[in-house]
Amino acid sequence: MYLRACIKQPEKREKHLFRKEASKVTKFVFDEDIYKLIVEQLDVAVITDKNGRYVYVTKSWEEYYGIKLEDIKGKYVRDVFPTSRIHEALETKQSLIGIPAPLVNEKQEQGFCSYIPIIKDGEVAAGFIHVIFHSEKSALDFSKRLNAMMDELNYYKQEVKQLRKSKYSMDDIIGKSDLVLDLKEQIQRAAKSSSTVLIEGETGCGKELVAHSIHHLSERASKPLIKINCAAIPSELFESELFGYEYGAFTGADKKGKKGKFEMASGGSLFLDEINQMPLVMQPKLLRVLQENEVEKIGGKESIPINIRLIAASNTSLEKMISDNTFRSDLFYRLNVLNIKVPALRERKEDIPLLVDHMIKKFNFQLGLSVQGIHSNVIEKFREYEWPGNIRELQNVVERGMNMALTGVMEWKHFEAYFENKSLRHVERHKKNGDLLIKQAKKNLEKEILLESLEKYGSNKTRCAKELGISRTLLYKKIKEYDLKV
Ligand SMILES: Nc1ncnc2c1ncn2[C@@H]1O[C@H](COP(=O)(O)OP(=O)(O)OP(=O)(O)O)[C@@H](O)[C@H]1O
Repeated sequence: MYLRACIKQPEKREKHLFRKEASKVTKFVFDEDIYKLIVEQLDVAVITDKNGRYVYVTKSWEEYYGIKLEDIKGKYVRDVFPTSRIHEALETKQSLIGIPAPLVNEKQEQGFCSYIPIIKDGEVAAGFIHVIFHSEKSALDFSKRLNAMMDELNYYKQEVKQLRKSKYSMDDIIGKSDLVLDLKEQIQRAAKSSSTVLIEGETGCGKELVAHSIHHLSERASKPLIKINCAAIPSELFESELFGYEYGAFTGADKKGKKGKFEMASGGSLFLDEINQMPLVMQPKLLRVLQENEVEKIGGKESIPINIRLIAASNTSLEKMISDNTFRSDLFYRLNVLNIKVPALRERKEDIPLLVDHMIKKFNFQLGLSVQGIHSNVIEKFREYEWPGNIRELQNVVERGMNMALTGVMEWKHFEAYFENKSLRHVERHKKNGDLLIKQAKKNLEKEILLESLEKYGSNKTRCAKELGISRTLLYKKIKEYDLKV
């Protein structure tokens, strides 16, 4: 009968259950012993009255300090431990958590206490003291564990940073100037072919970025891009680095032999950075490999066919090196099938605001900063500078400024010192060399203009002279003076 009524009226059933549960609770007597047993679970702990006098201490507390409850019950805590801060918690009604307290025990160990006021109906009813760490040693152990975890976290942060760093694509090439748009078109064209590319440009202007972009846009993108920095390899190791060696090839060689970079890049691209630093003796060896499409390991008997796309970069003019006999012309022609010239930053200063914006976002993320931007007058000053170190220099300057500003908007004061030194050096150099410097600068400019025009009009000297606004005789004189190849 009753159940049927409950199904029809669920609220009746709920009322009934609640009454049943409530009656169970009232039968359970929550006496003082049970409170004490609960407090015992907290190890070293104290209960005080609202005035900070001992009411109860746990057994662990008694053992830890060697003091019995009956000897201190009713005593003011600070009369026993003058450094205790329970009075502060009781007066302010605020908990004090994890406070170092020089608690005195036999071993003279440091304790860490929490002082908690117990509030009833808005008024302090009692106090509670909990010793969190029994000793300085346990605190130190905890802090060591925390430090070890932080080290591990930093290690993984670095790993993630490294992984993020190693992948460049064309989206990483920032800039909207005509020169950058043209550069991107050249990259796309180069990516469609498998021919060797020679990337030329001043230091720090983004040649490596271009090499990565070509590889990532090419059909070899899923295969490795192996980089060798020719300036960083000692000349005696060049051959083994490039071609590898067989088991027992020479004393000191790895027992198992070693794969060369050509083999490692198989199916992908091989990027020879700073090719201008390749030793002269190595150059014909590289040329042979490129012509025959196979490598022979040091100490090996067989030739290994190679399938790589070669990308080379140089930060000096290889043509100039040929005329100085420091680079072989045959290798140059083999490398220079496709040629990409990366513009210097001073040729595309209109990209500076975009580049700086990009760098601020990047460094905020990488260094955990919160710089909001840069003042427009700083950008104006940046435009006045010639940036011999190109984008790498700009990047370093922005990072430096961000580390000074940390937050907010970067101002000129964050960069002043860097540029002051620069301009000082500049002025001093001018003072020292005086006239000579101006004469040399004039000559350099004249030579540059002549070279450009000769490259444009080739053998047509009449057209060339007309374009330059000089006579044919003077043109021939200048060609001779500067020893220009025509
Ligand atoms: N257009 C660009 N946009 C954003 N960052 C760039 C750009 N060009 C270069 N960088 C950055 O500038 C730095 C230098 O670039 P990179 O190493 O490609 O120069 P490089 O010409 O190969 O220099 P080097 O001749 O010294 O080897 C890198 O950190 C790169 O990410």
